[in-house]
Amino acid sequence: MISRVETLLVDVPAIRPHRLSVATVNVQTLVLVHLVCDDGVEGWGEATTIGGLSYGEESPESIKVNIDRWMAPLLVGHDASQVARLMARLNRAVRGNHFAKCALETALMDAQARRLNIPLSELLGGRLHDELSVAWTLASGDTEKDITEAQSMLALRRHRIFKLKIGSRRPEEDVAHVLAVQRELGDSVSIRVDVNQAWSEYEAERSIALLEAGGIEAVEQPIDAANRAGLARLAQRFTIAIMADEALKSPLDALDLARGAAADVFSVKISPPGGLTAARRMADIAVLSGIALYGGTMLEGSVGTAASAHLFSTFPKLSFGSELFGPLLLTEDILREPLVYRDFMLQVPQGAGLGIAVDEEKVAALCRR
Ligand SMILES: O=C(O)C[C@H]1C=CC(=O)O1
Ligand SMILES: [Mn+2]
Repeated sequence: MISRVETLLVDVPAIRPHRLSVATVNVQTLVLVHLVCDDGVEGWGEATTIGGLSYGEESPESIKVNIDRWMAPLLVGHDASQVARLMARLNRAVRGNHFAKCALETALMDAQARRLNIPLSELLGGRLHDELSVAWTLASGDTEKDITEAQSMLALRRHRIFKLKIGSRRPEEDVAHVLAVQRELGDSVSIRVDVNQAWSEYEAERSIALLEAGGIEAVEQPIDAANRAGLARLAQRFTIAIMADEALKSPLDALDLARGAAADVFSVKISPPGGLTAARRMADIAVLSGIALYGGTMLEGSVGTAASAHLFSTFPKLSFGSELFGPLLLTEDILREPLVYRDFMLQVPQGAGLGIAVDEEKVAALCRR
């Protein structure tokens, strides 16, 4: 039986400002869910947003208050082992609030997998990979700084896939910035860009032509998420991979994008669709439709990153790798043993549940009061 559902807000400064077209992240707020059951089993979940409300419709504070006031009371006192039934109960009573639901589902699944003494990946269809390649996002806002940062990541053997955040400057300046980084880093790395919806379709047509000619590998969400027909036109027009991110908020979005041939790659994240099960459905639709997969992030800390890693480890093929670098962007970790990044890969934790141990004293010390 579920005894308690606690939510904690933990503010962690980033190692440097992280500039997206929609917001600059200086501090990331982790919303942690701590589930306590009367058989002594506990579970952890996490949700993060990007720049408060500037990326999506939930903020850390809305996630906390909506769980505390509306969702936790629907769970407390019920059988903790019936995860699907509990999520169905939540979904009947609560509309939207996908990030909050993701944090809760993660905590429920972590607890249940611990109870069964299996890694979470085994509740999600079964693990196929023990490590995942990890991209790093260059988003300092300065070309020289980005190049130096990428070179140090290569020297550390941490990342050789780089995603450049663009869309806040004029398109010509952004393209020049991307091609300058590409020239400096050479052919041994993969370079992608994420525009976070900033371009009009016309700007996208002009800019993508230049990026394609320059050998860039993929363009993530170049135009407004609502413009699916436009995304389909870009995917048909260019050979460079067009990746859907913000356009992909549910399995139904995935079905619609697949039917409309609107993307070559799906960036699958666990929070936007409302949790691991829904994210798994989006990935299944991609696999069935011949759309490639990329493991996305909402810049989660270690709990959300571990949960994502368990899910992505079950995908038959992660052709574009993952961007599960969230914990590396933060100045503090809340685990007793940090996740292991080695030889350009993240090791998927092996232990029961999420396979991590949260340092509760550290969480208590960092927690917002
Ligand atoms: O993909 C996004 O739009 C959000 C996030 C992921 C990596 C990063 O730097 O920002
Ligand atoms: Mn993106």
